[in-house]
Amino acid sequence: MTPLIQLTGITKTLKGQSEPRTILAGVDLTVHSGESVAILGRSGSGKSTLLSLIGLFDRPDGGQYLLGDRDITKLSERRSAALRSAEFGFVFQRFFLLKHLTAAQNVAMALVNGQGWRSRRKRKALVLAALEQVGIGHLAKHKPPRLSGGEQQRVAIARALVREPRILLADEPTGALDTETGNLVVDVLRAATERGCGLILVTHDRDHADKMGRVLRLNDGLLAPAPQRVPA
Ligand SMILES: Nc1ncnc2c1ncn2[C@@H]1O[C@H](COP(=O)(O)OP(=O)(O)OP(=O)(O)O)[C@@H](O)[C@H]1O
Repeated sequence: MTPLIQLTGITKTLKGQSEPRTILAGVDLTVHSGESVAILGRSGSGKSTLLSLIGLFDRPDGGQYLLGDRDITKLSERRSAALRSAEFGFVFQRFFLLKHLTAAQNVAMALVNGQGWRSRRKRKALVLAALEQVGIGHLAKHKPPRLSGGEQQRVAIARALVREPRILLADEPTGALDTETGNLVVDVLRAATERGCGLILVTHDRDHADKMGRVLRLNDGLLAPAPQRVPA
């Protein structure tokens, strides 16, 4: 089966104020439909840099990036933007919800760009289905200030899922949540893969990482299977 994404030998050197620093030194990563992958790594190891390359916010210096069987290593900005909104869903530590809109309206925002051809009724049904998928259909009319952190993050996940992305990229989605709520959010993300989308979760939390199908560690610019945990 063709993988959803396949990264081979991806390199990235960042040029800050001081010496250029190689953050990614030849990353290989293959993710199939329905697969969930956790990426661990110490702070500053390049996890967010890698996720931004995968999500087409940035381009690698070297290596190859395939989306399905299409080589997207060197896409133009315009094509990257189009592909990004068509194929990827993003979840961040911060929820980025609009406070004056309801949960449903926040999710519907993701359907505005390029989705105008869908009827209003169809859009409404998609929004409700996405909210129900993350277990908060009953909160559709609530505005963010009335929702808990975990509920707000689930709205953000629904917003990412409503366009039925091929790949969901989650960068520290539980960073602002307590342990119990974080567990729930990770379960919701993992459940999304049951419908076929791939999931890449960047996290510092080993318990959350262990809920994924595969756990990798970014170290010295390379991605490798994380060492097994030593039982306490
Ligand atoms: N635009 C940039 N220019 C120069 N250096 C950068 C830039 N963005 C990030 N860096 C540096 O690249 C390194 C990797 O950053 P990155 O945010 O990818 O790490 P991370 O593993 O996600 O860290 P954390 O777990 O703390 O979020 C860091 O040393 C960071 O300071």
